[in-house]
Amino acid sequence: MVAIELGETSRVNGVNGHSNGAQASAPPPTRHNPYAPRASDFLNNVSNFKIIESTLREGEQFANAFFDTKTKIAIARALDAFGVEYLELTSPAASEQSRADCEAICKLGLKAKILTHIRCHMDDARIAVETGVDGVDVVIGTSSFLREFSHGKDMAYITKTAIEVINFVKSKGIEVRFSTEDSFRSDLVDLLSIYQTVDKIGVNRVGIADTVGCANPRQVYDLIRTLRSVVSCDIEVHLHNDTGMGIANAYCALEAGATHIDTSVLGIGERVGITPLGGLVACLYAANPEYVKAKYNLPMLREIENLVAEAVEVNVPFMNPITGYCAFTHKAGIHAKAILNNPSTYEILKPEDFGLTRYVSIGHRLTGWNAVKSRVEQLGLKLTDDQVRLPDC
Ligand SMILES: CC(=O)SCCNC(=O)CCNC(=O)[C@H](O)C(C)(C)COP(=O)(O)OP(=O)(O)OC[C@H]1O[C@@H](n2cnc3c(N)ncnc32)[C@H](O)[C@@H]1OP(=O)(O)O
Ligand SMILES: O=C(O)CCC(=O)C(=O)O
Ligand SMILES: [Zn+2]
Repeated sequence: MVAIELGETSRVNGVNGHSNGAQASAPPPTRHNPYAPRASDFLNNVSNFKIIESTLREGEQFANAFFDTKTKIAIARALDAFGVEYLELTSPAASEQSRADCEAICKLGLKAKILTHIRCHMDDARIAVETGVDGVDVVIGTSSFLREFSHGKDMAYITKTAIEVINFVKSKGIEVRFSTEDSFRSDLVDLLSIYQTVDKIGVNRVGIADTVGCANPRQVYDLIRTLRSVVSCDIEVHLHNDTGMGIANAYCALEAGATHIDTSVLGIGERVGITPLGGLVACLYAANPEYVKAKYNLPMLREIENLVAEAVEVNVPFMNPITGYCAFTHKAGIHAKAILNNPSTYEILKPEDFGLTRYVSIGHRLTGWNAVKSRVEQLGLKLTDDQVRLPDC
C-alpha cells in the first residue's frame, strides 16, 4: 500500500511535515502528501488492481466505432503490449463477425486474458464458451427501469438464470463474472442478495456498473465497501462518465476494495463513454508511480491513443491527461521559473516516464525573464542577466 508510512510521518510532524522544534528527536521532516493512504485503509487497492480493457466491447458501442478485424487485432496487440491484464470483447452472439473476431483474438497468444461479454442467457453463454476465451462477463439489468423496460424479468428469474449461466460457464473451466447493469439505481437488498448467491456458487468476480453515470465518488465508495463486506470474490467496477466522474469514481472504488477496473482507450463507449485508460493510469501513477511504472509500458500510451483516435476518427482532447498537447507545457513566468529549477514544483507526472518531454513556452506577455534566460542558454547565446531582463533585448 502506497505511502502509508509517509502519511503517518506527516501527521506526527504537522500538515507540512515540519517539526515544531520541541521534538528534537523527531524524524526528519518529509515533503510527502499528508492525505496519502494510511495504514487504516486496509481495504485500499489503489496499489493492487487489474485493468479490464473494454475498448473492443464498450468502445465498440461508441457512436463512431466501426472496427474491422484488422483494427481489432491491432488494438488488442497494442493493449497487450501496454500490459493490461484483461481484454473484454463484444459478445459473439452479436453477429457472425463478432464471433469470428473473438476467436481470432483468442488465437493470438496474447499475455492478457481474453473475456467476452454476454447477456445473462444460456443461448449467449453456449456460444461464448466455444470461442476459446479465458472468461465470460455476464450482465443483466436489476434496476426497476431495466426490469420493466428492457428485459422484463423479476429478481427471482434473474437469480435463477444467473445461477444456471454461472454454473455452465464454470463447468467449462473458465472464469466467470456476474454483473448487475444499472447497479446504482437498483435496490440495495436485491443487489446484496444476488451477489451473495453468486459468490456462494463460486463466481470469480462480481461487477458493479454505473450504467447511466449517475454515481458520485462517495456513493461508489459506500456501495463497494458494503459489497466488500458480503462477498469474498473479486469486485469489478464499470463506470460511465456522463457527469465526468469516471476516473474519480474508479479511484474511490479501489479505495473501497474493488479489485478490477473497466476502461477504454480515450474513454470511448456508449454516449460519452467510461473511465478512460490514460486518465486512470495518470491518477493511479500519481498515487504510486513505482507500482504503475512496473506494471505498464507507459511510453506506449500515446501510440495506443493515437491508434484508437484514428480508428474512430476523433482527435485526442487537448486537456487529455498525459497526452493532451499541452499536458507538459508550462507558460506563466512564475510557473516557468520554478519548473526550470525543479520540475516537481508544477508537475505531478514525470513526462519522461511516458516517453514525453516538457516544454517551457516563451514569447508571450506572461513570459518572465527566467524562461527567456533558459532559452538563451539552450541556444548557446551569450547575454548578461541585465540584457535578458531588458524588454527590448
Ligand atoms: C449496458 C450495456 O452496454 S450491456 C451490453 C450491450 N451490448 C450489446 O447490446 C451487444 C450488441 N447487441 C446485439 O448484438 C443485439 O442487441 C443482441 C444480439 C444482443 C440481441 O439482438 P436482438 O435479438 O435483435 O434484440 P434487441 O437488441 O432488439 O433487444 C435486446 C434483447 O435482449 C434482451 N435483454 C437485454 N438485456 C438482457 C440481459 N442482460 N439478459 C438477457 N436478455 C437481455 C431484451 O429483453 C431484448 O429481448 P427481446 O428480443 O425479447 O426483446
Ligand atoms: O457488464 C458490466 O458490468 C457493464 C455493462 C455495461 O456496459 C454497463 O452497464 O454500462
Ligand atoms: Zn457500459
